[in-house]
Amino acid sequence: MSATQSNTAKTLYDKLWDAHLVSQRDDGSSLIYIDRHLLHEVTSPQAFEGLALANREPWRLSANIATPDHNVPTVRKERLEGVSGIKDEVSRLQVKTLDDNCAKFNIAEFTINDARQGIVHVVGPEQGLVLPGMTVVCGDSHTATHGALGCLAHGIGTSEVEHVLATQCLVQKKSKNMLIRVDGKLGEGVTAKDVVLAIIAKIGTAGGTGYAIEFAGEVFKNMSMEGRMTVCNMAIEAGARVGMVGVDETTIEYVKGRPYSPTGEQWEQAVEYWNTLHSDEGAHFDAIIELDGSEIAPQVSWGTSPEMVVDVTQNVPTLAQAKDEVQQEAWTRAYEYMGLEQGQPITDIKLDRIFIGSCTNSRIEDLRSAASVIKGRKVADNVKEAIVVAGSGQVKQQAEEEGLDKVFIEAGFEWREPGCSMCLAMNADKLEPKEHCASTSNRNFEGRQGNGGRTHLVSPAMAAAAALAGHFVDVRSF
Ligand SMILES: CC(C)[C@H](C(=O)O)[C@@H](O)C(=O)O
Ligand code: SF4
Repeated sequence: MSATQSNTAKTLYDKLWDAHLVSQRDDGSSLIYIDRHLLHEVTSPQAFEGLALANREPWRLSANIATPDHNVPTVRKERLEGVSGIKDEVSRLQVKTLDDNCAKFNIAEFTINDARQGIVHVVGPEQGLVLPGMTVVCGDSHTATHGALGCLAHGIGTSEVEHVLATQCLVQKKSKNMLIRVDGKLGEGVTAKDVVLAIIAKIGTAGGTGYAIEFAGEVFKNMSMEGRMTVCNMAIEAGARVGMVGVDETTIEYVKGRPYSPTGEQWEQAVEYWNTLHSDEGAHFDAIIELDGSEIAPQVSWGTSPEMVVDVTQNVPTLAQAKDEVQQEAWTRAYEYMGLEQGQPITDIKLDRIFIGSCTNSRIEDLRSAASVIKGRKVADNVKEAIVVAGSGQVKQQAEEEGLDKVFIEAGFEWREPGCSMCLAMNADKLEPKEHCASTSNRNFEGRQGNGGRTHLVSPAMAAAAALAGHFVDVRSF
């Protein structure tokens, strides 16, 4: 590689950044243009209020799309009643306020019982509202999900939501480039979720701080778009606001024919551009992390941070294994909160609830994966509740067409309406104190799924196996 080549070689992040750069300031910050703005009910009310107070209109209406997800009930009976069926007053008000604001400002919204409603990070890609090469923002930290399509996507705060609505631009500081390369072949029963948890176990929850992460290598090349979304979704749990995968045939195939995807000549032009959206050979990364995919086992988080995660075949780590005193303290607190003993086998952990859902793992492939483990078997008696919550109305419909709902229901699962559900305790789906939950979501801090609740992060296949066994089991030998 000649010096000139390596000087001009760009990472995917550099390319996306440069393509959206409006202006650069002396203080190191830049103004970037935003192509797609996703909105939900939690982080938008004050932004709309600010807009109204300043007497401003959204700058580009068609860039915005809204859907309620965090506060919607998932029980069918309540759901059918629409917004008025939301029992909790604060939740009801948030969803109603989103409806009112979207109507007032003329912003497109998939409302509570629209067949396209769902978790904003599931809905965007599935509708073709998020396309390769876009800058995508949302007042939600898991916006990183969309980087799976070769986008520059990250979460923003409420004041930034207002800024984007008003100007379609955002003041940002450029991150450094990190490459996470996973080569080798994943074993049977090892999924995208296990890959990302294994990455977090390796680099820690602060490992990606200050970086935009690009995931590359054989494992991601062979991974479906849905798997890539699962991985990019948790870039934020690895400390990075941005996670990305370069565009390839899998990306283009996924985007093709979606409701809002371009067609005809525009499609041809778009594909030509999208095919340039990968890091150039010789591009400079400030940090490179490598993992061997063939060594990754199904993962289970035992503690109160996504980095407190081990292979299902292992034990809750002992204090002697901690790297320093700070970690010893964190682990001691986590044993206590989680009600676990150090050195206890992971497969000894009994489960009270099972949650298959969230923007990490509620797409059709996730449901298929769980259903294939469950088929013809029954949820264990000690499990009080097992719920499956499709990420969107479209996923739910597709799953029903494939008969997956029946597989779950016959096994003793509840088949719910789409939303964030038990991923966070912002709606009626919650853990009781001390309950252990095998959850396909992305966060496990204290109280995340309900006051005193104990979350264990796993893949859909591992959650399914745990539901049947009543405790964690290695899905590879189940
Ligand atoms: C409510 C929202 C702001 C929050 C986020 O930003 O991630 C939520 O989606 C979460 O997962 O904790
Ligand atoms: S599913 Fe969970 S992580 Fe995703 S947006 Fe909803 S609350 Fe946040």
